Amino acid sequence: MGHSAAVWDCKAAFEVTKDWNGIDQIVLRNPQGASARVSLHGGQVTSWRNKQGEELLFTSNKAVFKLPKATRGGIPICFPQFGNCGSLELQGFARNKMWIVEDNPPPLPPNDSQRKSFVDLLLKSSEEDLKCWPHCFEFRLRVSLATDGNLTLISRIRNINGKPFSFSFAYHTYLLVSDISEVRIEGLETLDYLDNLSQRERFTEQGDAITFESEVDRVYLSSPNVVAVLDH
Ligand SMILES: O=P(O)(O)OC[C@H]1O[C@@H](O)[C@H](O)[C@@H](O)[C@@H]1O
Repeated sequence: MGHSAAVWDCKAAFEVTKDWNGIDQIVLRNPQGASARVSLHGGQVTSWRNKQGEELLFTSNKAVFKLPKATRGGIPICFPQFGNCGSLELQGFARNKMWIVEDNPPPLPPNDSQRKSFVDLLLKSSEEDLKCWPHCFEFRLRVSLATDGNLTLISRIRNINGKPFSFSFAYHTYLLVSDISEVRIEGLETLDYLDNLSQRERFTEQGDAITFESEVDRVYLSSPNVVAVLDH
């Protein structure tokens, strides 16, 4: 797969395989041995491995890998609703749909493809979707794996019929950690959050990094672009 030292052939680093339900998944690889796997079920990244082959994403061993159920793990795409803040099913319907690979998507800035292996996926609103959410959209997702092993997701949502609509959206990333009692999260200090374990009551985080002694289920407001998860 694309191991030439002189020329990095991103097409050679793109492989389509089937998961155990027969659903197409795309495997991206970089020359150093890092990889990522993206399922057409939900446009969901289901694996991201560093060059040592260590998995970085968690998937529950109770995960259901069958349409129309969402898979509990990897990076589910929540759209057009995040969580339960709306009338749609939890996290919206995009993660339960079949996406397609798009060969010629509208261009992105050139540095979003240089020296990266990537795949472009597309989800269009179906008749069924329009019954529960009456807005025509195209959702484009680019997943790319850089030569340094970094994984990037770029989402573009297009309103097709011009009537304004609003939506919420999230990458519901499940990170694999070695020991939750050792994990610290930095970057959310002093922010307000809604606590899902207290009927979404609003609290303010204290000045320390976040650690875990029991279940935590919170939505932080106005979170910064960079949040660090320190594991080991
Ligand atoms: O639907 P999933 O992937 O199992 O995720 C459910 C979780 O999603 C989170 O966004 C909610 O804060 C949790 O309350 C909920 O349990």
